[in-house]
Amino acid sequence: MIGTHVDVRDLVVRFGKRAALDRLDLTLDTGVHGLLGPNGAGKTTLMRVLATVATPTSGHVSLLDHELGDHGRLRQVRRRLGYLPQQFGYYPRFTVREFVEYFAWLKEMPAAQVPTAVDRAIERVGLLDRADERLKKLSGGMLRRAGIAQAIVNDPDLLLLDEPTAGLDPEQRVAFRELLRTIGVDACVVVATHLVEDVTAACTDVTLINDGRTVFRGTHEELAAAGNDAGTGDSAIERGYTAVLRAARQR
Ligand SMILES: Nc1ncnc2c1ncn2[C@@H]1O[C@H](COP(=O)(O)OP(=O)(O)OP(=O)(O)O)[C@@H](O)[C@H]1O
Repeated sequence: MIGTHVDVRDLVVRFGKRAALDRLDLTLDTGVHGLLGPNGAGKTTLMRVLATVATPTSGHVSLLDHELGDHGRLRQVRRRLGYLPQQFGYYPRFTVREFVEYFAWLKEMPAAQVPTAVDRAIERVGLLDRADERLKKLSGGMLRRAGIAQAIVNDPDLLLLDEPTAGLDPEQRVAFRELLRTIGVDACVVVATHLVEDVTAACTDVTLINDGRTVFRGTHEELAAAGNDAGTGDSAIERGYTAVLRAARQR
């Protein structure tokens, strides 16, 4: 039983003089958590810290009850992570199956479990009929689905998805949100997205970040209510989003 999946306090990440994350606080447990924010807000930087591929300048980060600063525990945490980067690298000549198997191996899964886990992950993203196709032959949306398959192959306790629905067609997006809801029952899923529909359809709560800080945390209904007809946008949640950002910028 995991106490707290993500516990971030006073997190700072600097690139030169600029703070991409500026004393950010965030606590997350099981569920599907939407991460919204304008371009440059710090979403990808935060996801990279949670994926243990970027090092904080300062602050406290605990993942799956392990302090990130503790190198001995890093390997244990990584085995239980799934991460889809915004731009992910891949070997174009690998088939979908080889690609997902490769990540199962990186995550040190027991060899006997790998074939079943790989097939299950590929099936869950609807790519089983393409499992033996080389990645270079896939469409952009299919490639992203292969990326999602590698992220979930180990049934992660912490699943980090950076812009997972970019390039997915509407039917696939609906299927994917259903998958998120299923995974979020037992795991902590963090979805960085620009699509407010992803948040309303699949997320249990939403965190809005601006200029490297958390400026809102609540349900999508609460974000919509924050609009109070003050923000601009075509939907209630878009109006809430713009109103919260506007208020944060005036502070
Ligand atoms: N490697 C880097 N070197 C220098 N600056 C960086 C680097 N990575 C990010 N930044 C800066 O940090 C800030 C946050 O960037 P980040 O990519 O985390 O934002 P984001 O919220 O994911 O944006 P987007 O919605 O455009 O993907 C930006 O000002 C960006 O220019």
